[in-house]
Amino acid sequence: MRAILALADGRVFEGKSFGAGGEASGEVVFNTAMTGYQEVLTDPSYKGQMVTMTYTQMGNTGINPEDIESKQLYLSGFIVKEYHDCYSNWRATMSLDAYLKENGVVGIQGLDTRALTRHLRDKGAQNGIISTVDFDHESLVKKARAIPSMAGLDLASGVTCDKPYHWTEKLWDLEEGYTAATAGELKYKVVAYDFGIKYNILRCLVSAGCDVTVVPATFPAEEALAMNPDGIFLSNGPGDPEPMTAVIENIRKFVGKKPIFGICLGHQLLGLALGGKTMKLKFGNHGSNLPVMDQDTRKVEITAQNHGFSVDIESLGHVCELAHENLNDQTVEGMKHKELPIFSVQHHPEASPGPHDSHYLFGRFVELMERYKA
Ligand SMILES: NC(=O)CC[C@H](N)C(=O)O
Repeated sequence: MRAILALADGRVFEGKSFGAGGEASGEVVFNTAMTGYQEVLTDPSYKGQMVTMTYTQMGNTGINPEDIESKQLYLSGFIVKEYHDCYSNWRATMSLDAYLKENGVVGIQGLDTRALTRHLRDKGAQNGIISTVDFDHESLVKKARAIPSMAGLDLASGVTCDKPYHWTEKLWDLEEGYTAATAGELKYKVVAYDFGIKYNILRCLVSAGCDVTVVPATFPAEEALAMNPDGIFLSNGPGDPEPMTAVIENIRKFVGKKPIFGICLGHQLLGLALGGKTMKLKFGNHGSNLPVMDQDTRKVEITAQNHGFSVDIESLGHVCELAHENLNDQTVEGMKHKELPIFSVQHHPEASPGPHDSHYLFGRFVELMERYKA
């Protein structure tokens, strides 16, 4: 079946439908990961976006029930060069096409994703629409132009959990799969704010020895402090951090009271809570092969990333210093407070998908809590 992708700036790509049919729209971004499409599909931070994978073949390893990062698929469209229905993997239980259909996610394949990526890189990430029902280029471009811009959108409030819950699952193990931690293994009480949290962040925290209570985005700081946690964790999530004013105000109440660790949207919200600014990047960084340097150790780690916004470190010069830097585009990849036990990263140390180079950051959070306790 025919499918069309139209961008707001008028560029149109013809392709074939896969996954669900119909019409879907969102901000089109490119992801440079070669594998891990299942984790990409279930990453809540992609809400409101349509993702094109720069790697050419997708679907080869099918879908399995274990590599999910949340309870559902969040992106609104999936754009690939070549979809492979004939999958092969020891854990696979269904095809990517069936998975997208079952979850109502519109896909398009058979288009020149290299040309699309180069276009987004040159002109910037922008809104687009995929359709298997309207084949009129002009009408599609018009619809793409009517979609609200990602800048200014608070999407995290729509993906956070309804009520607090306890998480005990540890990192996946080849022999044992997923297992739960025993109470004796969990030494540090952590309140984790869910702005669209990925499961593997929770697993990394638990495997590092944290007793994790996940709370909704608007959970009052006073109630979190009453739980007497050793540390506060701020999660990743979709959308622009700037309009989340109540959340930013709430985070400010932890500053100077508890160790804080933030990832991605959590890092951006922390930057705003500390009095800094955030900005929208031209096309951001989405992938699992992005080089980052730890400014303390001068070590380079290959990281997983998924962001369109960034913290302006100059605006935080009075309180924070740059702790990690992206070696591709020199964006701020991490910061640490000059005096308080507070740090955050823009990239995703939990990977999923991606290399485990940055897992040490969960250990750093635990060390910080240990020192603060003492
Ligand atoms: N993965 C994330 O937390 C993304 C943060 C934010 N939505 C951005 O695009 O920059």
